[in-house]
Amino acid sequence: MQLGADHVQVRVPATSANLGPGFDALGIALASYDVLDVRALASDEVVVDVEGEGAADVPRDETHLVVRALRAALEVAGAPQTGLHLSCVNRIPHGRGLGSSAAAVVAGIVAARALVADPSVLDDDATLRLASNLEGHPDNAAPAILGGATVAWGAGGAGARAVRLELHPDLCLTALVPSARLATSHARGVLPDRVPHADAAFNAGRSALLVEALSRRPDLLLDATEDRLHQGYRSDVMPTTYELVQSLRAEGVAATVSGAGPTVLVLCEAADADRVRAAAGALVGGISDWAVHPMAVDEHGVTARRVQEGSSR
Ligand SMILES: Nc1ncnc2c1ncn2[C@@H]1O[C@H](COP(=O)(O)OP(=O)(O)O)[C@@H](O)[C@H]1O
Ligand SMILES: N[C@@H](CCOP(=O)(O)O)C(=O)O
Repeated sequence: MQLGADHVQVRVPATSANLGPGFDALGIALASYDVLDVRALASDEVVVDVEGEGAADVPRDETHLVVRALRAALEVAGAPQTGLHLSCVNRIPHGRGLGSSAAAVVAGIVAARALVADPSVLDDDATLRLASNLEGHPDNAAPAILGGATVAWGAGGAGARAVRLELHPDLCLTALVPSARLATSHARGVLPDRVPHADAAFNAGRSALLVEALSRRPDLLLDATEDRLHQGYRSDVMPTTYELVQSLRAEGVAATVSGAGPTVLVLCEAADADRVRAAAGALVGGISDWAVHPMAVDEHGVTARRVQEGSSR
């Protein structure tokens, strides 16, 4: 297969995974975006420009995560590899539990989809399969692709699959974001290989309840976001995060660790948002280097468009 375009732009949302009990399964897309401009070059050169998050530390060569995902997707599509000029404007913070790596992977795959002549070979199902393989878990990639809230699951040899959930219109989200990073690989490394059956049963019930709470019964969010499978085990590698979650929950606020942390995601009903954000602000105000960000849900997921030469960038 040949390329069908040589210049595309991609916008991809941040995501918050797990949402408490839904470890490696539930996730939600947030209206904060990385934007990428991708040009196929006639030479085999790779040029990477980065503005914003990660500008000081991401690589500028073939090892850049977007380039790696884009190359993997061109291979899946049977399209030729090409030189690349990538210009990234990054707003999703790295290593905070807001899905920056999944966003980079999804953006790379969707850039390839927009570049190739037949995008159907990289449809949303194929994009999710490839992104989940590259990430190692599907719960960030699914909402980054589909938008809204999603349930993702591994379907054996068929790879990852996902469905979107209906979201109650009164759902309000707030992120408490620290300046310190924690690599997801590190936070996954502290999880045990085995958990008590009672804890697995507890999380199964809460995850099922959370689907109902997110869709129809936001009054149940506090009970529905309880977790026994990952947050406690990770408390030593993110003590401030864990304390914030515990303090907020003690005040009746549905706080969870966002993804693998260290960001805290708070879910509430619109009518309770002022109280919840005041409580979060009061707690975070006493700690340096944390910020409170009201977040909207992204409903669209990743978007891409081919750029006609001569049109504005
Ligand atoms: N836009 C990006 N461009 C290049 N690399 C990225 C980008 N976003 C994330 N990464 C890579 O992923 C790492 C963060 O991934 P991870 O530890 O999974 O945290 P997060 O919770 O932010 O996904 C960064 O340190 C960087 O290596
Ligand atoms: N289920 C994963 C989610 C990781 O999300 P991230 O945004 O921290 O990459 C986990 O909890 O490890």
